[in-house]
Amino acid sequence: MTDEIRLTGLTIRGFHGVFDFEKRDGQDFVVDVVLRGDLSLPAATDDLADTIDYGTLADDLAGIVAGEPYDLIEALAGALADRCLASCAEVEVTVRKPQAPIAHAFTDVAVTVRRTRAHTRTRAATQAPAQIPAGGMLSPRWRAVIALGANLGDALATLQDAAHALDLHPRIDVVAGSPVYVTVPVGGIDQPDFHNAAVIVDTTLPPHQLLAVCQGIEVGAGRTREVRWGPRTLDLDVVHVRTSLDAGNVPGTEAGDVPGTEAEDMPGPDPSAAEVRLDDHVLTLPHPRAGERAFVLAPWADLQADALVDTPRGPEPIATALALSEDAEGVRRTDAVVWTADHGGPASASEGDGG
Ligand SMILES: Nc1ncnc2c1ncn2[C@@H]1O[C@H](COP(=O)(O)OP(=O)(O)OP(=O)(O)O)[C@@H](O)[C@H]1O
Ligand SMILES: Nc1nc2c(c(=O)[nH]1)N=C(CO)CN2
Repeated sequence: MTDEIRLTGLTIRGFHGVFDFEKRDGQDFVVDVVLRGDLSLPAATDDLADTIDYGTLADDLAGIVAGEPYDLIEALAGALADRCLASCAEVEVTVRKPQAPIAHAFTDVAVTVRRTRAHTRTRAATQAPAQIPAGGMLSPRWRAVIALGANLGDALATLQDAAHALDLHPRIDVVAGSPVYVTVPVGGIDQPDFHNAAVIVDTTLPPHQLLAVCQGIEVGAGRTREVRWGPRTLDLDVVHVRTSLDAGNVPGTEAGDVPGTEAEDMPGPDPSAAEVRLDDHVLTLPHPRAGERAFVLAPWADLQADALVDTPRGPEPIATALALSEDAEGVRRTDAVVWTADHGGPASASEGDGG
C-alpha cells in the first residue's frame, strides 16, 4: 500500500504563457501535488527529519512557479514534478490557470502530469528534459561538492539514484560524478562496509536550500539513522561550496579566496569564484570533518585533483590530506560510477575492483 502527502491549492503569481502580456503582467497559478511513498517511518518516529517537510517543499515549488517563465503549464508541471522527485519516487502534479486567456466563460483549465523516477531516467537517456529552458540553467551561482554514503540496502543503487535525484532538481545540474568506493566504517560503530562517492553540482540554490534538498533525498531513500556515525540507507553531506564573486551578497556566508581546485579535464573553477565559509546551527562549510576522511577525500580527489582542503593541520592539497587520513587504507575504488552526464544516470551498474 502506498502512502501520500498532498499539498493542494498552492497559489502563486507567475509569468508563464505563450502571450507576451502573460509574461509581462503575470497571473495566479494554482498547484496541487500528491507525493507517494512509504510514510511508516515518520508515522512511527514522529520526527520531522524522517519525512518530507511540506513547508520546505511549498517554498521550493513557489520559487519555481514565481521563477523562470515557461510557455506551457505542461512544462511548468514537469519542472515541479522533477523537484518533487528529489524527495519521493512517484508524484502527481496538477497546475491550474484560472485566469487563462480563454475567450469564453470557463471555470478552470488544468494539466496533470504523473511521474516516477524510473520514467525520468528513461527520458534523460533519450532526450533533453523538455522543461529545462534552452541554454540550460540560469546563471548558476554555486558549485558544490556533495559526498554520498550508504551501507544499508542496495547501497550502490541508492547512491546512483541519489545522484540522479539531484540532477532532476530544476535548479541543480550534476556536472561530474566519481567512481564508487567500498570503504571500511569510520567512527567506531560495528556495521557493514559503506559505499561512498562524490558529485559536483552547479546550482542556483543557496547552500542552506541545497542542504534541504539533500535531506529530502535522504528521506526519499528511506533514511534510517538511529546512531551517530551508525548505519544509514543514505547520507548526503555538502562538503564544499564555491560562489561567484559577482553573485552578490550571500546572507550569513563569508567568502575567502582559495587557489585553483580542479583537475584539468574536470569542470574548472570560475576565476572569480570564492569558497563559501559559514557555521550556523544547520550548516557548516566546508564540512568540518571532510578533510580527515578518506571515504570523502578519495572520490573528491578523483573529481578535483588540485583541491585544497581544510585539515586539523591546516589547508593541504587533497592528495596529502588523503594520504595522511586515518582510513586511507580502508577505501577501495570499484568500477562503478555514481553518475555520468551522457546517460543522465550511471554508466555502469556493475561493481568490481578498479584498482
Ligand atoms: N556541511 C554539512 N553537510 C551536511 N550536514 C551538515 C553540514 N553542516 C552541518 N550539518 C548538519 O549536520 C546534521 C547531522 O547530519 P548527519 O546526520 O548527516 O551527520 P552524520 O552523517 O551522522 O555525521 P557527520 O556530520 O560527521 O558526517 C544535519 O542535520 C545538518 O544540519
Ligand atoms: N566508511 C564510512 N564511514 C562512515 C561514513 C561513511 O560514509 N563511510 N559516514 C559516517 C557518518 O557520516 C560515519 N562513518
